[in-house]
Amino acid sequence: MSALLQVKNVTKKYGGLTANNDINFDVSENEILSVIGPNGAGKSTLFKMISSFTPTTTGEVLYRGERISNLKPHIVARKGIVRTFQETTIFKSMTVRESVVVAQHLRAKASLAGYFWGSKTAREDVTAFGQYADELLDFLGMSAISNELASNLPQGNLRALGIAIGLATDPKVLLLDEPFAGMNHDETMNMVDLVRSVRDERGVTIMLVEHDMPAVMTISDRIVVLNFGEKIAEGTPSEIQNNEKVIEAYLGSVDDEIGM
Ligand SMILES: Nc1ncnc2c1ncn2[C@@H]1O[C@H](COP(=O)(O)OP(=O)(O)OP(=O)(O)O)[C@@H](O)[C@H]1O
Repeated sequence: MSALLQVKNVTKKYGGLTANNDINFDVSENEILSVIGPNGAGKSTLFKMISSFTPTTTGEVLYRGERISNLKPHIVARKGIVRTFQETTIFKSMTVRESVVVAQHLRAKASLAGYFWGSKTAREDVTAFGQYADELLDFLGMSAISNELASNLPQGNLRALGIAIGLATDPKVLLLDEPFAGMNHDETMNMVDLVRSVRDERGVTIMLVEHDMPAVMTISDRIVVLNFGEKIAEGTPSEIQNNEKVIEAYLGSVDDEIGM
């Protein structure tokens, strides 16, 4: 497998605090790679640098060999690296289908003026967006709730909608921020299946930050472990579970929800 994303010597400093220090790893095409670590280890900061929501202090992130760090986030999203959020930025007053339609504007062919004046391209876009929203919601098993208001959805469906919105922009890499947070066991297992099918059936490479260790161990091909901004380990789930530095990092922290 070839490297799709390369994190190269990435450091992030906030004043005197080093949130990430000289981080290096590759993400292969079609891989599910999780980034774990105790609270404050630097996971979210790393995700923000990969999606260019914050610049690196030093080092760079490459996508297919091209530098993507320190570009504008929407440029990185257009290239196919798309981040979903813990607190979904879904417009709660919209229905599920409307949210997925609106999300597709990121890859619209028509100009904004075209939408305003109702150009032919804009009309074609709107029809295509609706069709693609229906296809995506069907794929995600969400057709039955397509006309529900997002504000009425339970946690599990809301997370699935976050993924649908991410997929609406046709990503090559999806960065999932705590996709299992706040879910019960059944919801978590459903989400594990859903994320796997996004990878298997739509060819999307997945990176995720997550605290739910059983879910991480189940879903990941590989895991990168951060502690105090440093990468302390990288490997398969079984390698990580048996890694002394990782065990020590978790046992030495106040984060008692490791479940390993
Ligand atoms: N914008 C910021 N300004 C200053 N310090 C920050 C900023 N963002 C993060 N930090 C600090 O950087 C360190 C890493 O934070 P980060 O949020 O990346 O950790 P995390 O591993 O995602 O934590 P958690 O699991 O609790 O979400 C922390 O010490 C945090 O306080």
